Amino acid sequence: MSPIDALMRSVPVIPVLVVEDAADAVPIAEALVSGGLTALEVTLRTPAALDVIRAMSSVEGAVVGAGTVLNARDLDAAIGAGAKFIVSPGLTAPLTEAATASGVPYLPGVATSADIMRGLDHGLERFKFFPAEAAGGLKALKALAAPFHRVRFCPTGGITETTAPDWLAHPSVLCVGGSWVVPAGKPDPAAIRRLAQAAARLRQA
Ligand SMILES: O=C(O)C(=O)C[C@H](O)[C@H](O)COP(=O)(O)O
Repeated sequence: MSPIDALMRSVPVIPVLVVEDAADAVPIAEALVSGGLTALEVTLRTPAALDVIRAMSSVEGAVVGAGTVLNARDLDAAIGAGAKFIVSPGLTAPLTEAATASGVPYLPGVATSADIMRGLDHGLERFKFFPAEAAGGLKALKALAAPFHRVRFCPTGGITETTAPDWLAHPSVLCVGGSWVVPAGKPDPAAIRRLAQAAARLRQA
């Protein structure tokens, strides 16, 4: 199994994290891992993000990656901070070439057939489907999956605890991403652990 497949099959839900304060990193990661979610996507959307990746990487059992990686500069910074996988909202040639050269598991975002075909040209068959709900939801994913039968997805964007099971039931979906597991605001570790446990119990196809 390729490293990106192993990552995508390791958990039904990859929590998408927007952490403002690096002091919250360890309690959030501990709550997620103890709830059963081990692959953690820290978005590079806050000034604290690289410190958050470093801090979360010290939590036993956590596999910490970076999200919102937009270019090769972000990629280098994320890998330098210890990111073990890379997620991007889109797919560009420069980022894809840099990510492939780095060897780090890489999940670029696609929303159209043309995006997927550019990914295939680079030898990729695993993608984030983003923004999943806004780009047409499960109906759109089913239509895209038909001509690209070897491709597998991690739909992300607008997915909730309630809708995740429908996505996960589709054979082209290995996992989903979502921010619902860690609500915005001051983190409540007990609540995060409960949300993580519920997410970790969801069935993967
Ligand atoms: O930051 C990135 O790299 C993104 O591509 C966006 C996130 O994956 C989505 O914003 C998560 O979506 P929600 O679960 O609806 O909050």
